[in-house]
Amino acid sequence: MSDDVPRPAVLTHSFSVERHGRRVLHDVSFALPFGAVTALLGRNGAGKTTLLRAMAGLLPHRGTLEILGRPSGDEVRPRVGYVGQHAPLYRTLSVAETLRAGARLNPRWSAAHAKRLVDAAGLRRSARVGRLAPGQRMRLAVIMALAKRPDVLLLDEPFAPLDPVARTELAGTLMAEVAAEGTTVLLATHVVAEVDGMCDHVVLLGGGRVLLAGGIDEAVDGHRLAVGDDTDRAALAGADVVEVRPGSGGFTALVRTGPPPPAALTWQRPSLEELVLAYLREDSA
Ligand SMILES: Nc1ncnc2c1ncn2[C@@H]1O[C@H](COP(=O)(O)OP(=O)(O)OP(=O)(O)O)[C@@H](O)[C@H]1O
Repeated sequence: MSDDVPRPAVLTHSFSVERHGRRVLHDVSFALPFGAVTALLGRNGAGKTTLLRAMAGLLPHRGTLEILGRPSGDEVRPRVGYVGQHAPLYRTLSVAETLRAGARLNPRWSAAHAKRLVDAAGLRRSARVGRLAPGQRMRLAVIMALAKRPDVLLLDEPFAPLDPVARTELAGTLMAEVAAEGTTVLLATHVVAEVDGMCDHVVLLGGGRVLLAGGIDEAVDGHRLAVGDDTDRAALAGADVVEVRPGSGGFTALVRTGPPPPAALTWQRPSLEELVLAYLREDSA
């Protein structure tokens, strides 16, 4: 990499993972810029959890995984935070005991930061973790990860168990963290609407492969959407088509921009949701 190209916070290249002899991630390559919030999107079984767990060092992988410019391993692992889908915490401990255990086990722990976040989330310190609602447990798990002051934070569907107010609050917490600390965040989610406005990058997985990766604005700008009548279909010839969906007497087409789009059709900028859904539908088909 030349000196004038900024190094990414995370780089994967030809990254693959097998589970019980079956390859579930194939040649996954992408880069996460420093301080970016990246959405990890994909259908059920696409490989999001497997990717996050392998990046956290919980599953073996083949290929390149560089974190903070170094090969992944014991040296960089303390600088990576990971919160699994089911917010793994000791259910018999109280919130206060959980925080104390975090302080004992993590050299980079910030008690002041943990306190601020627990107060903001309205979590009672005496409450047993096992008695917390799933959404509260997830918030505590994210707080535990943030108090370790990670440079890279991997979150597996952190919004799934949260109510709408808590979702907004957690999104605000993450955005504040990124702004204040420059944390690089990769978060898996199924809800594209959550991503818009919060994430600036996207990695889209389908069947264990990368379908799309990069900046959201660049990805959206790199595509065009057209709605046409059946008689207009021939105008798509030669276009780099991602998906054509038939409608009543017509079609909706998403194409990659390249040469000027066929003039016979009227083209619009797609929304992120239209872009993501077209890639996922086409991949499933
Ligand atoms: N423990 C396991 N043993 C064998 N195969 C597994 C295991 N865990 C996951 N897989 C397989 O790996 C593939 C990817 O699964 P993964 O859980 O990573 O997908 P996902 O995108 O996180 O799905 P979801 O959105 O439903 O959480 C699936 O085909 C799944 O069956």
